[in-house]
Amino acid sequence: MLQSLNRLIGPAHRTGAAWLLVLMVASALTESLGVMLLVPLLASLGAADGGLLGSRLAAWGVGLTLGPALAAFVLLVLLRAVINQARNAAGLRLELAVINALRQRAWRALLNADWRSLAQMRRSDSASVLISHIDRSGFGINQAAAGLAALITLAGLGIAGLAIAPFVTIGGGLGGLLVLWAYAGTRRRAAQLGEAMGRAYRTIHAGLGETLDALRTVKSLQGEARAEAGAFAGFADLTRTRIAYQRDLGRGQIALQGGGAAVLAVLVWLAVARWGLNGVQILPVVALFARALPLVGSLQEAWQNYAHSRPAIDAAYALIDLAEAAREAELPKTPPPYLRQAIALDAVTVRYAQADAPALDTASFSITAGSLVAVTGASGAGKSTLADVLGGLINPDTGDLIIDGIPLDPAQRRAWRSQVAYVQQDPAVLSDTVRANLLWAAPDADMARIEAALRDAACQFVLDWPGGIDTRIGDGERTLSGGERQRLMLARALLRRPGLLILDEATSALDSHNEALIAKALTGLKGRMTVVMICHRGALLALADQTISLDRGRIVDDSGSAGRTE
Ligand SMILES: Nc1ncnc2c1ncn2[C@@H]1O[C@H](COP(=O)(O)OP(=O)(O)OP(=O)(O)O)[C@@H](O)[C@H]1O
Repeated sequence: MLQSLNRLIGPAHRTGAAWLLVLMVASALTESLGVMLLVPLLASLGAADGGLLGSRLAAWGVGLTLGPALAAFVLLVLLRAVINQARNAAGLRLELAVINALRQRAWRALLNADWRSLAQMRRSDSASVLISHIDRSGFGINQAAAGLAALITLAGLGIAGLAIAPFVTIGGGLGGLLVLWAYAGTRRRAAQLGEAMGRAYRTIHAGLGETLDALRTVKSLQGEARAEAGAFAGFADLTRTRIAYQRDLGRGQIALQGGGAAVLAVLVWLAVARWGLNGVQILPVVALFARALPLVGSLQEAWQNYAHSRPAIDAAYALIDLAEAAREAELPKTPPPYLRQAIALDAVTVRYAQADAPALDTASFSITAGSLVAVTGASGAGKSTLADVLGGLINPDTGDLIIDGIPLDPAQRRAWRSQVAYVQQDPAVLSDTVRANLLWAAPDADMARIEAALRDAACQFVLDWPGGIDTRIGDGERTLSGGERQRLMLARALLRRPGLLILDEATSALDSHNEALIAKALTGLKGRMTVVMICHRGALLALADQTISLDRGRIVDDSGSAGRTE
C-alpha cells in the first residue's frame, strides 16, 4: 500500500504531501489539547484534580479558572477549524495535482508509444483508464489522506488519553487495533469489488464507444436492442458492485459503532468498579472515546475505500508501464532524412503479436524519388503494413528502411515522418474548421498555398461554401461525404509538401469523375514528390511508373522498378 502511494505521490508532490502531514499533525494537536483541557476545566469547578495539563500550568504559575479555561477551549476549537480547512484545501490540491499528473503521464505515454503497440491496444480500455480509472485513483488518494488524518488524530488522542487515564487508553487502543484486524477480510472483499467495478467500466466504455463509432452499421443491421443490452450489461454490473460495496460499508459501520460502544461500556465499568475512578474523573475519558470511536470508523472506512480504489491505480500504472515500455526513440538532433534519389526496403519482415504468419515477409524493393508507385494485392496481403513501414510508422522486426542508400535507425525513422504525408481510406476529420484541419499539417501555410492544395485535391467545393475554409466540419458539425473527406485529407497531405505521399486506398470513395481529377493532380506531382498509392482500380494503376504486388506478405511482382536492393 505504501509503495503504491509513494509511486503515486512521487518526487514532484513530496512538498505538498509534507505540508499536508504538518497540517494533519497540527489538527491532531489541537484536538488532543482540547480533550486534555477538559481536566483542568473540571478541576476549576472543583470536580477533579487538574491532571497533567493542570499540574504543568500550575508549575508555570498559571492557575486555570473557569473563564480562561473556557476562552482557551473556544480558541482551540476555532484554531482547529481553521487548520482543518487548510488541511482539506491542501488535501484537495494534492489529490488534483496527483491525478492530473497521472492522467498527463498516461496520455503522454500513449501518444509517444510506437504505432504497432498502439494498434494492438484496445482503444476502449485505454479510454476507460484515462477517464474513470484515473478518477477512481484520485478518490483512492483522497481516502489515503483521510485515513492518515484519522490515524494521526487518533495517535494524538491516544497520547492525551495516556496522560489522563493510561489503563483505559491502552485497553481502548488494543480494542481499536482488534477492530482494524477484524476488518482485513472486508478490505480484501473491497479490493475484489474494485476489480469488478473496473471490469464493468471497461464493458461500458467498449459498449458505448464502439457502438457510437458504428452507429450506421448498428442501425442498418437493426441492432439497436442488442447494442442497448451490451452497454447496459456493464451498467447492471456496475450497479450490483456499488450496492454490494455500500452494503459492506454499512455493515462495517454498524458493527463498528455497536462494538465500539460495547468496548467503551466495558472500559467505563472497569474504570469505575475496578480501578476506583469516580464519575467526574471518567468524564474526560468518555469525551475522548466519544471522539476516538468515529475516528476508528473513519480510519477503517478510508482504508476500505483505498483498497477498493487500488485496482484502478494498478490499472492506470499497468497502462503507463505498457505504453512507456513501447516508447519511441527520441527525435535526433540532426535534420530529418531527405529523399533525393531512392527509398528502399531491404529484407523487411513485420510480424504482429499473436499472428500466425508475418504481415510482411523479407520484402525488398527500391523506388526512384519522384516516381508514382502502385501497390496492389488481395485483402490482408500486407499493403497497409508496407505503407506503414515506408512512412516510418512501424519499425521492422528485421531488415531496413533505406533513404538514399542510408538505413534508418529508429530515431531517424521517427524523424523521417516529417517528410511523409499519409491519406488513409477512411480518414478522420477533426471537429473544427476546414482551415484548422488543413493547418494541422502545415501550421505556417498562407491562403494562397491553402487554395492551391484545395484545387489540386479537387476540393473547390469548400471555397464555394458561404463560410469558405472557416466552415466547421466533423462530429456534430457540417457532415462531409466519404469522397469529400478523402479529397480534403488529400489537400491536407499536399499542403505538407511531403517528400513521400502515401495514399492508402485514398480514392476508394470517389466517383470516376473525381478520381480522374485526382489522377490529373497526381500526374502533376510527378517528379515533385514520390507517391505510393495502394490501389486496385484502373485510373490510378494506369498512372504508375512502378507496380509492386504483394501476396501473403511477400512481394510477388515488382514491375517497372528502376532498381532493386536485392
Ligand atoms: N494491428 C494488428 N495486429 C495484428 N495483426 C494485424 C494488425 N494489423 C494487420 N494485421 C494482420 O496483418 C496482415 C496484413 O494486414 P494489412 O492491413 O497490412 O493488409 P492489407 O493488404 O492492407 O489489407 P486490406 O487491403 O484488407 O486493408 C493481415 O493478416 C492482418 O490481419
